[in-house]
Amino acid sequence: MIRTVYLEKDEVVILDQTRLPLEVAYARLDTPEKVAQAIKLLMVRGAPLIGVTAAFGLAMAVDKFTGSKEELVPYFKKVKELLASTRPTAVNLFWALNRMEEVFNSSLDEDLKQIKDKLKQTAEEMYAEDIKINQAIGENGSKLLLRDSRIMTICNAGALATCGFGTALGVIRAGFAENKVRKVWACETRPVLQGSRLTVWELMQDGIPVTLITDNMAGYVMSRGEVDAVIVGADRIAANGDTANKIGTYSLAVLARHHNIPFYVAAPLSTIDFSIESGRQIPIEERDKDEVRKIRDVYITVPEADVFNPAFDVTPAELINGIITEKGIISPPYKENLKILKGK
Ligand SMILES: CSC[C@H]1O[C@H](OP(=O)(O)O)[C@H](O)[C@@H]1O
Repeated sequence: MIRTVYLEKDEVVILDQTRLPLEVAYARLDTPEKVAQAIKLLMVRGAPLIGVTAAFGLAMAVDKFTGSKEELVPYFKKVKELLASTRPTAVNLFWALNRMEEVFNSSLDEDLKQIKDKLKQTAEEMYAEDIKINQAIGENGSKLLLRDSRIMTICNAGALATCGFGTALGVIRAGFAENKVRKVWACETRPVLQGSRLTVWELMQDGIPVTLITDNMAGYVMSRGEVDAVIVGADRIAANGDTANKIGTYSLAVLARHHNIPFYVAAPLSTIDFSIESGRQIPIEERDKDEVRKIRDVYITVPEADVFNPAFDVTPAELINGIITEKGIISPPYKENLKILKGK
């Protein structure tokens, strides 16, 4: 299993995903500022993984803190706010930081060492839980697959977006192990190329047949009858099932519906944000214009060209055939069924 993040002594160690697929390189981050920068630069990315990485960053910062317990309270708040300011869309980031804050607040009557140990332990628990949750998502999702399925996906919702197993790619991994996956169509996922750089690399590491296509080929491949299902990840799911995911996901959902191909979202229950009614309220991150203007620092347009660079879009619930979670597969109507499942 790929190790995407871990805490070693007083550093957060991450697999630097900006170097993949040509280099497998780890970055050692010894301050919370460096962890925040790594999340912003997508050196580490993917909704569940940035949550766990931020938790490790917070635990590391507190572990290195040398002041008094009274001084620790404002410091903890400052570091939590720094990490929360990195990316706005993935709800897992805020869920993970809030869980760390709950542990911190409930430990304040203990001594400093106990507080530090509890925070490190909580981040490690999140890491281990993520793997188990993803494996359950994989098992549940695999039940949906017919034998020899050809599955299309976008971005990377795999081991590289999580703590090692994956959500959408977790379903594909589990299905492949049961001989249910003939091939994967990986959309390259402009502009950051998570599909061509990360998903292709990750699936080839596991010997899972994968074919790379550019994003604008998706409709044609579907029209040729070569796709049996589309499975994607999620960064935030609203209470009504509207789902924010990598830019281009909404287009795949429209195309899939046009071609009567089932479209599934695979995500842990922690991705569901019951505080928002619909996808209209999901904050969509807009990223640096040069991400679109350049590839590997080479301009592919006029350097002064204006650019719109939303990192995510929102797929309306009515285009989603099912949401695959660790507790089962949720079908429409999502508003009611999501609440029932969360309550389970
Ligand atoms: C398993 S959720 C991964 C999710 O996050 C990705 O976005 P980014 O690469 O910008 O972090 C993409 O939306 C994936 O579906």
